[in-house]
This record gives sequence, C-alpha cells and structure tokens, in this order.
Amino acid sequence: MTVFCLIELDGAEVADASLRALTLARGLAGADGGPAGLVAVAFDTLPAPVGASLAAYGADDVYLVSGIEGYAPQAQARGLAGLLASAADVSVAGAFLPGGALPDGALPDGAGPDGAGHAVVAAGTDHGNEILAHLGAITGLPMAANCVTASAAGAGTVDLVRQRWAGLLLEEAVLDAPHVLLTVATDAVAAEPAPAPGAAVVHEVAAAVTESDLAVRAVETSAGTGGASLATARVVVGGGRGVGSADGFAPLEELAALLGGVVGVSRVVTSEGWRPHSMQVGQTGTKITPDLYLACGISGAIQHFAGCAGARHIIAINTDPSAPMMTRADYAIIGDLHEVIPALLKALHDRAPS
Ligand SMILES: Cc1cc2nc3c(=O)[nH]c(=O)nc-3n(C[C@H](O)[C@H](O)[C@H](O)COP(=O)(O)OP(=O)(O)OC[C@H]3O[C@@H](n4cnc5c(N)ncnc54)[C@H](O)[C@@H]3O)c2cc1C
Repeated sequence: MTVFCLIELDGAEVADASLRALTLARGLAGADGGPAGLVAVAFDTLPAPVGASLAAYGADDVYLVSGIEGYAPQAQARGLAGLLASAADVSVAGAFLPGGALPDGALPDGAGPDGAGHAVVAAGTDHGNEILAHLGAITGLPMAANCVTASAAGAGTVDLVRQRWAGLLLEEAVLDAPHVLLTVATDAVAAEPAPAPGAAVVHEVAAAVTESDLAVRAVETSAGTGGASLATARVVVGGGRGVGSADGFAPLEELAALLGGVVGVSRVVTSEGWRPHSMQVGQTGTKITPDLYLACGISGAIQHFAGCAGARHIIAINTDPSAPMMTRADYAIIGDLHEVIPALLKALHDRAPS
C-alpha cells in the first residue's frame, strides 16, 4: 500500500500533528504486502528544515502541489484526488493533473494503477479533517476521522481504532474499500522518527483546480501567538470564566510569555467575546497536547476536558476545590487566581537573572 500523507506546517517546521500522522502512515505503508511507499504531500513552499524532517520520518517522496494559495479545502482535496487518480485506479472527473499523470519516477517502484490499495492520511486537525472530508466527497472513498491505530488486514481492508465523542469513546472499525482516507487523532499517536530515513525526493506538480474549487479560501494569520500555535505549544496557560473580563487576561498572557507558551481559553470566554474562538480549547475548539497546562478559573466541563486531556501535566487554580478540573489535575491550587497568578509572576521575575 502506498500512503499519501498530507503535511501541515507550523511556522518553518512540520506541525507536530503531521509528524504524528506521518508516524501512523509509515506503519501502514506496505503493510498489506503490496508495494510500500510513504509519500508526503504539501501545498506550501517547504523551508529547508521541513525536507529534513520529512526524510527523518521516512518519506520516500514529497509532492509539492502548486497553484493553490492560502487554505482552500476543496481545492486542496482536488489536488490530493489528482495524485490519487494518477497513482491508483480511481476515476475522478477533473482531478487529474495537467497531462493526466505524475512525472515518471514520481511514485515508488511498483505503485500505480495496478489494483493495489492506497491510503491518504492527514492529521486530525480542523484542516486535515475538512480536506479529507472533501476528498471523500470527490472520490466516493470512505473516510475515518481521528484514528488512533490503523493496520492493513489484507488487500483492500484496513482495521482501525478511532476516537468518537471527542475522544471519550474508542471505536473499533473495519474499512473495506479499494483505497481509504484516514485522519490521525492529534493527541493519541506519539511522533517517532523512522528507523531509517527516507529519500524525500521532491516532485513539483500543479493542481488542476476550477474556480468553484476555490470558492472557499482563507489566508491564515497567527497574530499574537509569538509563533507558537495553541495546538503545538509546550506550555498553555488556560483562562476561564474565573478570569472575569477581557482585561483580566493580561497577567495570564504575561505568564504564558515568561513560560514560553500561549494562552488558551474556555468556551465561556469566547462566548463572552473576551477572546476569539481560535484560542478556545475543547471539543469545539483546539485539542492541545502541551507538557504543562495551567488551567486558571476553569471548571473543567467534559467538553473542555476533551481538548486538554492530552496534556502531560495539569495544574489547576480554582477557588472551588471540588471543581472537576481540580480533581483531575496533577496539582491543584485552591485560591483566587487574581492573587495566585501575580504571586507566580513575582516569583518568576525574582528568579530571573538581573
Ligand atoms: C456541545 C458543546 C460543546 C462545548 N464545547 C466546549 C469547548 O470546546 N470548550 C469549552 O471550554 N467548553 C465547551 N463547552 C461549554 C462547557 O460545557 C462549559 O460550559 C465551559 O467549558 C465552562 O467554562 P468555564 O470553565 O470557563 O466556566 P465555569 O464552568 O463557569 O467555571 C468557572 C470556574 O472558575 C472558578 N472561579 C471563579 N472565580 C475564580 C477566581 N477568582 N479564581 C479562581 N477560580 C475562580 C469557579 O469556581 C469555576 O470552577 C461546550 C458545551 C457544549 C454543550
């Protein structure tokens, strides 16, 4: 099985969620006894460290698909459909690249329209899930979102375990189809480099997209995060209703900056308009996997916890010792965050070399 893995970037590096997706994809490549190949697919220009990471994670080839600016999920799905159509026996109207095929040698030996199964894998991020949902609609192939494991159980059959209900339930499923589309849970698969690096040979190809494919298109900005994204930050300082106001976030932002992290918030905070939805942690926000989550004035509702359960360590600050976040945290500080955070800031400033 040849596996195409969609790559998302975080600044000048491969996003952590994509490294996890590459790890799962690598295990699937060739596991059905057919031709093996791990092919990374990107829609951005690739800074040098990205190529090195893709090689370290075992990518044999890298397709750099041009012609789509910004985030355009249907157009990017069309580009992926074109790759799949060129590699496999998939009939997709309008999906072919100009010329109808990939350059000679662009696919691993043995891969091609020979009846072998192929898979397209992406990170289970908002973008990854949306693009693969479009790809499923374009190709008619089945898609399984937020997979934790996936293994080929023979030609055309993939056994998988995937998260349902925001990660509260694990479902065992079997995909029985010529080719399959999978996204990888962002908090459940550890990113592991390959035992031997791949060649990561870069092929530049142009996507054949129509105007209607580009009807939905966004150009992203990441203002105010200092470069680190909420999904990949190693430290997240979370604020909930207990922060009290939009202005009340200033000490949390100062603390996050001192710890090299970013601020995340609960849904109450976004509903109040204190901070934008892009900062929300949870079932309907971002899933985070930091080393440290400092949850301040957050009760720890199940929908919030669904987004932060992947944190390695949780420290909660809350006036209510029985709040769910306090009972689930590794360390709980019972107190008013308006007193505790200034004390923490003072301690950190006192420790800093003058
Ligand atoms: C379908 C659905 C999806 C949802 N998705 C999400 C989601 O993605 N993310 C999300 O966060 N929520 C989500 N929610 C909402 C969720 O159920 C909760 O309502 C929300 O998380 C509560 O936010 P909170 O903890 O900030 O507020 P509250 O539950 O009101 O908790 C505030 C906490 O602050 C403490 N506190 C108050 N003052 C202080 C102080 N001075 N110092 C210290 N502690 C203090 C209180 O003791 C309390 O524990 C969703 C709900 C639904 C129905």
